[in-house]
Amino acid sequence: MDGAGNDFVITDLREGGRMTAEAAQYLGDRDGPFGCDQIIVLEERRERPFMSIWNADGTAAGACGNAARCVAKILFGEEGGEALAFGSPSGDLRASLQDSLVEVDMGSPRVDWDEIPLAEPCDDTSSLPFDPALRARFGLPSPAGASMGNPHATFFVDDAESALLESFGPEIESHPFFPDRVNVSAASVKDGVIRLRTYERGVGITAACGTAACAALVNAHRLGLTGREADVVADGGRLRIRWDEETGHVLMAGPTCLHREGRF
Ligand SMILES: N[C@@H](CCC[C@H](N)C(=O)O)C(=O)O
Repeated sequence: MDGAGNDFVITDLREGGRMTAEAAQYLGDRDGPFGCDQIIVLEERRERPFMSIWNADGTAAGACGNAARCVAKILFGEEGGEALAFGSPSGDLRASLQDSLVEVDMGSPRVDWDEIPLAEPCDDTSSLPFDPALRARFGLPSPAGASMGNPHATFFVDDAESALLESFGPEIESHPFFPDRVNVSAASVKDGVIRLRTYERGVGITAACGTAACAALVNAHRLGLTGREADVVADGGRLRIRWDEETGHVLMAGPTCLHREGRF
């Protein structure tokens, strides 16, 4: 399946079996028979569905927004109804159907330095004291940090289209400033819309990253660049993100697409 172009192999192991790092690498390898950004495993935990998440490089991830919509779509197909919940590594997720889109409540963002996490204390994580020499090399501003259950650094630039993400993405992803590595995004805001491109931890450049879109909206709002709601336009599609004032949760609505289904 894919969500806004972010593609997944979703394996249903609710009746048994287990994923390994090696199997995830095999399924994620674009030179192999499958190839995808993430490998999602549907499991049964405490008598309810649970999604676990593996990046194409075989590492585990704490959250995946676009895959959460795809998993919700599968479960809606099985259970019917218009709202449901399932487990994920970063907590229970609630999903609802909104016409042709799926909306998922991605929970509360975390913006304290040790929750992102960063290697050193920082009072204002909307403007991180991140490697000035590296930033100067690529003409980048201070990034804003946030966790959506996984770590994100958002660089607000004049033009996300022309940002050299393929050059600075890999360097920043594994920079010691981010001890758990980081998902790296270039964002620009125009007329209230966020244009976003992401270099995903454990993957590389993606067509879209749902949690990066959530982090971008949270960081844009913290910096006074948008309100609490905005469309986020990735290479592969458009997501609607809202940071609810009452609950503090981030809601993400977007498309899902099934490509191929069967026993392989
Ligand atoms: N594609 C995802 C994020 C997947 C995990 C990420 N690469 C990480 O390691 O944190 C999304 O849609 O959020």
